[in-house]
Amino acid sequence: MVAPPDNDVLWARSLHYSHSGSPALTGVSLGVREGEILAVSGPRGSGKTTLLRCLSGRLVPQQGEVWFNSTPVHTMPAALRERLRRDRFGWVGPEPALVPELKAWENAALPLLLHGASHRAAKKAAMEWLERLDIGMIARKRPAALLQSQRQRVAVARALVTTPSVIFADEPTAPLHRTDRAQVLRTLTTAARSHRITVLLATHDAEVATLADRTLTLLDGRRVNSVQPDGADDAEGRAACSLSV
Ligand SMILES: Nc1ncnc2c1ncn2[C@@H]1O[C@H](COP(=O)(O)OP(=O)(O)OP(=O)(O)O)[C@@H](O)[C@H]1O
Repeated sequence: MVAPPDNDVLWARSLHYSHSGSPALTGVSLGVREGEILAVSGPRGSGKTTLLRCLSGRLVPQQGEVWFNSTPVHTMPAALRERLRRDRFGWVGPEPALVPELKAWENAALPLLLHGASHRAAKKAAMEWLERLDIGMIARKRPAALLQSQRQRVAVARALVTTPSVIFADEPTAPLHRTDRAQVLRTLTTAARSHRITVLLATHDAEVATLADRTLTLLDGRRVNSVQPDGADDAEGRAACSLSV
């Protein structure tokens, strides 16, 4: 095993993953720099979700390596991977998976409460993110009383509340209308930039990808390119790819 380059917060080499024998990733390599916003695009079924799940330690690749800073994630025992996900990563999926019994602010504060933060500090931090996402007024309501778009904003607040190193956002705006989509994405990317949070954003929406520093495109579980908005080549990505055979 060779440690990844120092300037990459996340680094993966030659990832392979099959769901019940059906290949979803077939040799994907990439490096992601600290504070970078990377869009992972591609048509439905191209492997975006599987890639984010492998990089975030939710799935262990059947072949290949995943590193977070200088720590190998692919060889980590399950309990350590769980802790890494809880302490350093945030996740926003296409459906807001909230705890129905908890109020909106409690859902947003949950990662801090599980960390052992005081009730008061966790509530303050959660309320700040809910306000920034324009849903401070629904903080005391439970998920069943919220609109789907409000529930998704609570899920975004929950991902941001610990100021994680990396946020994995898998089609985070899928349940939102166009205007809500723009506001939620702007909040997510602005917060990420101001706090140097790295974001991996899976999307098949070209407009969403324009908010990213770079776009990596998948097709049939393989990387087909990596484009920066200024059109520059992604030499680092190519270097990672060249190791992937
Ligand atoms: N749990 C699963 N069981 C079986 N096959 C799966 C499973 N999850 C994904 N797949 C298959 O793996 C391939 C990649 O799926 P994945 O969800 O990673 O792609 P995606 O690009 O995120 O797609 P989408 O945009 O529809 O979410 C697809 O062929 C999909 O049908």
